[in-house]
Formats: sequence, C-alpha cells, structure tokens
Amino acid sequence: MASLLDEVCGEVVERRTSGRSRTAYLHVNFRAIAPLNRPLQIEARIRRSVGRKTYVDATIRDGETGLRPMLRAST
Ligand SMILES: CCCCCCCC(=O)SCCNC(=O)CCNC(=O)[C@H](O)C(C)(C)COP(=O)(O)OP(=O)(O)OC[C@H]1O[C@@H](n2cnc3c(N)ncnc32)[C@H](O)[C@@H]1OP(=O)(O)O
Repeated sequence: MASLLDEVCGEVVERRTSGRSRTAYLHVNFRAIAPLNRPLQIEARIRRSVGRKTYVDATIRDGETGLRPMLRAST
C-alpha cells in the first residue's frame, strides 16, 4: 500500500512538473484495514511547490463505497 502511494505521488509530480523527481520522504497513516479483492480508489494532489520541492497528499479509499480514506500519505 505504501509503495502504491509512493508510485502515485511520483506519477503526479512527474506529470505536473518539469524534469525528473525522487521521493525524499513518505509519511503514511494506516487508518483502516484495506480490503482484499476489491477495487481501490487512489487520489494524489500537489499541496504546494517550493523551488524544486513538491509536496503531495494522497489517499486510498474503498473503490466501491468511496468512504473515508483507509490510508493517507504525504510526501
Ligand atoms: C512515473 C514516476 C514514478 C515515480 C515513483 C517515485 C518513487 C521514487 O521516488 S523511488 C526513489 C526513492 N527516493 C530516492 O531514492 C531518493 C534518495 N535520496 C536522494 O536522492 C536525496 O537524498 C534527495 C534528492 C531526496 C535530496 O538530496 P539533495 O537535494 O542533495 O539534498 P539536500 O541538498 O541536502 O536537500 C535539499 C532540500 O531537501 C530537504 N530534504 C532532503 N531530504 C529530505 C527528507 N528526507 N525529508 C524532508 N526534507 C528533505 C532539505 O532539507 C533541503 O531543504 P532546503 O532546500 O529547504 O534546505
């Protein structure tokens, strides 16, 4: 799950900024158990950019219910 969040955050930064990027840190809150064999909904958005640093927030929700996030990440 954490790798998934890292990947999606990196993808958003790659698409929205010029040049290559690397994750400096990844903070993950595991707020609820993620279900198996169900679709997941993953969202990531850029919170702010300062110089060459980009801060990203991401969530994973149950893809069927879309209820409150099971995981939240910031990078
Ligand atoms: C399609 C795309 C998918 C992409 C998937 C993405 C998943 C990945 O990124 S996988 C790679 C995982 N990441 C890595 O391997 C990164 C390894 N680390 C590095 O390369 C370096 O440590 C790196 C680039 C993060 C920082 O290096 P460098 O720029 O030389 O550091 P430095 O000059 O000391 O710091 C620059 C700034 O970043 C800050 N900083 C550095 N490391 C961190 C950190 N871990 N946490 C918070 N801030 C940090 C510093 O405080 C400094 O801030 P300021 O400019 O305000 O003083």
